[in-house]
Order: sequence, then structure tokens, then C-alpha cells
Amino acid sequence: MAVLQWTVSSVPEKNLDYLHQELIKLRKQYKTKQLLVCLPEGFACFDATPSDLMAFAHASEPFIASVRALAKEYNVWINAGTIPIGEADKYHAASLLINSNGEVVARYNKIHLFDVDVDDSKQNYRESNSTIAGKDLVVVDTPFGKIGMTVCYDMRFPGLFGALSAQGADIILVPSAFTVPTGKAHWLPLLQARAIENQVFIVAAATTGTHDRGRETYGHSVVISPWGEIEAMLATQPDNIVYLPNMDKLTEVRQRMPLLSHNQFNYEFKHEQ
Ligand SMILES: O=C(O)CNC(=O)[C@H](CS)NC(=O)CCC(=O)C(=O)O
Repeated sequence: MAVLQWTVSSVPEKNLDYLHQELIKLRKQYKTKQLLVCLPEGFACFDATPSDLMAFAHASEPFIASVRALAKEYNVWINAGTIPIGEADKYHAASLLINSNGEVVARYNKIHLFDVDVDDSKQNYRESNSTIAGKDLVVVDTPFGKIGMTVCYDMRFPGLFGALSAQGADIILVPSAFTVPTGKAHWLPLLQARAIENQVFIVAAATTGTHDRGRETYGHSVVISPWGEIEAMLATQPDNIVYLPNMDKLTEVRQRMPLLSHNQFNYEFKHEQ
């Protein structure tokens, strides 16, 4: 699998170009039959004005078609981090899983919305002003293993990850656009905890740097093993991780310490905002 981190632009075509160039480079170096390319949350269009984002969300079909075409052309699976997909007067933060034939095999709509006051240049995040929360859990069978889908702020809610692992997830994707202060304090411990308690690989592709209207994101894209080890992590520069997960390790961790069968607690999904 490959994890792409860059300073995502507010201009969708620029992000598409970036993805295209990275796929060319990756495929030159890695000719493996299967390759899963993970993109960050908001990778289509980031830090645009609310009205530009809304307009894009209600006309994101051609953009999605272009990403699907790239998946097919370069024979890769793509986790299209999130793409805003319009619904009524808002949109879903949709994370798509696209196979190497360019077909969308899964769509997860971000469940937990980031309505939070942060001590940074933007301060008041109110994702629910524009975004409709998802209501469905997604675990999908792939050549890479069973993939559970989450997005960014979801990582703070262990119940979601517990439900995904109870449904058999081996790898949980967490495309993200984390703030810098919360990233410094919480990014790694949260992701490591989710990996350890669910005995899954965590793969988190993140945006990084200062974006077009001044918003800053934390970077530090990371892959974590089912034992909680940081297998690979980026700093704040645009860069990629390429990583081959060892599924035997996952089996061994679960055999030695069968958390799922020991667990005495269940969370309920409230379906509320
Ligand atoms: O807005 C977009 O275009 C893409 N989406 C995001 O950037 C989202 C919502 S504002 N960011 C987060 O969820 C950060 C979570 C976070 O930083 C934390 O949990 O501490």
C-alpha cells in the first residue's frame, strides 16, 4: 500500500494532477499486482471558500470519474480520502474505495463531524454547517484484507472502530486533515490506541502544511501495526509511505491475545448528532 501526503490545494484539478504524477512515479518503482493508494481527507478540494466547496460538492461527478480513470489506468486501488458529494443543500464527506478496474466498491460517509473550537488560526470548526453525517458502517472485502472505513475525527470514537473490528476489519483507513494543536497532542496516541485495542493495521493519510486560505494541517501520515508499532511515519513535508503489511503478524497478535472474544462490552450506535 502507498500513503500519499501533500498540501492539498483548493483547486481540484491541481490535486488531480498531483495524484497523477505520484501514480506515474509509484508505478515506475512498484510493479506489484496489487497496490492500494490512500489519499487524505479533503484531497479533492481543501480550504476553499464555503461556497466554492458547496458548488464543487454538487458537481463532483466528473472529478470522481477522473479518479476512477486513474485507478484503472495505473492498475491501483484508491481510497479517495474524502470527496464532498452534494445532498440537498449540504454534502456528505464521502470516502470512496475504488478498485483497479475503476469501480467504486464502497462509499463511507463520515459519521462524526468536527464541530470543535481549536486554538489555531481558524479556531471555530463547524463541519456540520455544510456536512451531513453518515449513518452506515462500512467493512469491505478486498485483496488486501477486510478494510474498515473511517475519517479523521472518527478516530476519537472507539465505538466505531470496535464495531468495524467486530465486523471483521483487518485494516482500518483513517484519511485525515488534522489541526496542528490537536495533532501535536493526540494524533499518534489515538491512532495507536485504535490499532492496539482492535488489533488492526491503521493507515492514516493526512494533509499537511499551510493551505490556500491559511488553514494549517498536521501531516504525520502514519501506518501502525496491530501491535501498535509505528511502522512508518512522515513528517510535515509532502511525501509518501510505501508499506507491505504482514497479515501473519495480525493473526499472531490475535491468537496470543484474543481481545475480541474476551471483550465484555458493546457500544450502541446512537444515530444522533
Ligand atoms: O474541511 C474539509 O475540507 C475536510 N475536512 C476536515 O478538515 C475535517 C473537518 S473540519 N477535519 C477534522 O475532522 C479534523 C479533526 C481534528 O483535527 C481532531 O479531531 O483533532
